[in-house]
Amino acid sequence: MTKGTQADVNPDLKKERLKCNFNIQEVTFIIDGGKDKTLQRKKIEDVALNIAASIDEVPEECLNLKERYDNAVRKSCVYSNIVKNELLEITGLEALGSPGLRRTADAFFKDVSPFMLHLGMFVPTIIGQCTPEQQAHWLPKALEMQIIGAYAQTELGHGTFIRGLETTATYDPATEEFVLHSPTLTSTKWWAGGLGNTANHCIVVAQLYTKGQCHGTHPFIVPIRDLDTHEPFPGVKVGDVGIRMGFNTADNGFLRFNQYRIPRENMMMKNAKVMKDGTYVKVARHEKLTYGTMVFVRVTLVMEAAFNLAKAATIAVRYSAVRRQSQPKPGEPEPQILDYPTQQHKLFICIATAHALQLTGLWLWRTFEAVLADMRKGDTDSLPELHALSSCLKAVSTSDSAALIEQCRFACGGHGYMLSSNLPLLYSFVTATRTYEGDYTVLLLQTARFLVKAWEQAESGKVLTPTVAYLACAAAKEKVVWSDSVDGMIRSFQAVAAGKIAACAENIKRLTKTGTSLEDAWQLSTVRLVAASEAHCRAMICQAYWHEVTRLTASCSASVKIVMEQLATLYLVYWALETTGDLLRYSTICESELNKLQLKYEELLALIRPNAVGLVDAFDFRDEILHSTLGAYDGRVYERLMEEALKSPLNETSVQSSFHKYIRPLAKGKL
Ligand SMILES: CCCCCCCC/C=C\CCCCCCCCCCCCCC(=O)SCCNC(=O)CCNC(=O)[C@H](O)C(C)(C)COP(=O)(O)OP(=O)(O)OC[C@H]1O[C@@H](n2cnc3c(N)ncnc32)[C@H](O)[C@@H]1OP(=O)(O)O
Ligand SMILES: Cc1cc2nc3c(=O)[nH]c(=O)nc-3n(C[C@H](O)[C@H](O)[C@H](O)COP(=O)(O)OP(=O)(O)OC[C@H]3O[C@@H](n4cnc5c(N)ncnc54)[C@H](O)[C@@H]3O)c2cc1C
Repeated sequence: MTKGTQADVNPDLKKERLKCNFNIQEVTFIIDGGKDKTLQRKKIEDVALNIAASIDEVPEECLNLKERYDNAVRKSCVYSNIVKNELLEITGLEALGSPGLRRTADAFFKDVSPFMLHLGMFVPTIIGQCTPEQQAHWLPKALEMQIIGAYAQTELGHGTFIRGLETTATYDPATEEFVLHSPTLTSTKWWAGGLGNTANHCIVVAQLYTKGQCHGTHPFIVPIRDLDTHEPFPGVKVGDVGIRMGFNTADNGFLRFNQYRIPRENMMMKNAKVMKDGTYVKVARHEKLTYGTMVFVRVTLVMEAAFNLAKAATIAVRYSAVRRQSQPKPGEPEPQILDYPTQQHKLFICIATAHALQLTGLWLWRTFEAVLADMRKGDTDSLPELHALSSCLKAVSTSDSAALIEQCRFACGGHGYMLSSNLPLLYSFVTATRTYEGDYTVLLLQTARFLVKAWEQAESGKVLTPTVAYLACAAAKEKVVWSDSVDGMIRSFQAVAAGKIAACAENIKRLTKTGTSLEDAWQLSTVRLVAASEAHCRAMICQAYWHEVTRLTASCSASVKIVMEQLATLYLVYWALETTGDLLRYSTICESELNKLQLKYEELLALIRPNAVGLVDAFDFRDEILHSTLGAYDGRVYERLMEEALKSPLNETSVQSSFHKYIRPLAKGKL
């Protein structure tokens, strides 16, 4: 954070910081995943942010579309050099996935870098889908930025249904080449970040044909532009998809092929190969390993959701400590809006959710690494569980994060609507994460497939994998006894999930017994399947969050343990109150217990109140990363709003030319 001198800090924020009764740094270490991670992040920030501080002369949002893109490319090149020459020096290749790198990128770009997909998907796909020889060829070029790549899977006609993609890659043994072709308008690749004008290479997912047979979708590395002139190669038509709600500097593009040839070796051959004579050889032990990059990105998106929500919460809580409004008690000064319980209700769940998602995300990352280690030994047994886990966690975390960022904007009143608050841009960025890398509903339905199967296994007394082990107890189908202890609440959330999964399984069984096909019975049950999957995910987040808080605070100071537990309890109680209908159905909770729960929630808000600013300070965002007039460390909200307003091009002259061209002629009846 940029602390400046204490004298510059808004007096209300100063007082808030004096009230804080826990060690902020200890909480920062927990959120970052350990003291070493915090120190590494800060080192990276120190290097990168010195340069970022003076990177923009004019605010990004004041530039026109083309200028914004050019400016984003300029900054991406500066940033790439820092990554290559400085950050990789500090931490080696590990820097690429480090929170420090992710955070510092935000100091350079308010919107999105056109290189994001290069680092976010092109490089990971090379690592995950190429043979060691192919990696040795492509990876150094990509890391040195000698080539810039995009990931083009989605088409104009299909995003979700990958098996329905239309682009073809047909092997020609005579020349040992693949011929890429886009047979229809709807087969045009669409949406790939960095593709429109920036990338010279692209990972293309296409239907592989060899010896007259289709073997389904496979990834290929495709050069699309000349490295010197940057002109698209003959047979390649590429461009920008048009103006979007956000991501306008991300250069999302379209791509069409007309019988375009690439060497056989450009097929990414870790999981399947085509031999010189055209023989197709399957290498992978699991059908869906070609979907590996998507699983990887879904896993990372859970922490991405936490990160962005933490930024919004920091902005809104600091602003709410500075902002004073209304007069609930006659004759008394206007209170800080943070003192209103309704404001606390809007904001403390944002802090708690950021913690919940960050700690669950770190746990998911460790699970992902364990599954990868198993797969390196040839064991793919845990892949279905990882797919189910990452699908629902990606769906719920991105959806919650987007909704709560919007809530933070509402919590900032009119000033939250200013682009300079950074809340609108944060929202438009995060709401896209609910759609990309697998739409919310679609991914919850993927998890539901796993849950229904697990339910059937539970009913037949089979041993269940860890994340669904709770179904074994629930197979007895009795209402769970409600208790407002943490364990009691988690048990109840699991009972709700189990009850909903059981109801889905029963409904499918009932329908199929009466002659409905299994596919139709599934479709007729999808509304409840999505709800069951979400309930399962919520129970899992509650369990993982509480488990991680207990584990990570075991050796912390007492005050940190208390505040972390208060937040985690708030998260559980909040969701119990949000889902009272479900609890009434699947647990023994009654009216008086619901009243008790509401009181407990209100008590927690009051307990957290004095630590609210300390808790957001613990996210440790430097001002350069927050980019917010409302959320800066010093709380000089009104001064910053005025300073930013004066940067608007509309304030460059006191009279606009449109006055002379239109308004005056209109007033004089001469238009
Ligand atoms: C040095 C360089 C410096 C540069 C500096 C630059 C600065 C950069 C700045 C910052 C860097 C930060 C980077 C970090 C951020 C990362 C951001 C990334 C941004 C990403 C943008 C978006 C990209 C995309 O959107 S790509 C496209 C994604 N598309 C999708 O997700 C499509 C969704 N659809 C599907 O996944 C599938 O089609 C499906 C799962 C819905 C259905 O597939 P299917 O039809 O084939 O399967 P079935 O439904 O029939 O199921 C069959 C069976 O398979 C199981 N299954 C399905 N999927 C999987 C899987 N993935 N793994 C395992 N198993 C799977 C399924 O469960 C079924 O099993 P059953 O047992 O039930 O039969
Ligand atoms: C900002 C942004 C960046 C992107 N970047 C990339 C990129 O770099 N590379 C890339 O390849 N792609 C990218 N995408 C595309 C993205 O992955 C897809 O948009 C996403 O996977 C959703 O697919 P779709 O657009 O086909 O939606 P659709 O599948 O058409 O969804 C439309 C609606 O239909 C519903 N629906 C679809 N199928 C089902 C089903 N089986 N059951 C129930 N409901 C269903 C959905 O829930 C949704 O409500 C990006 C998208 C965005 C918005």
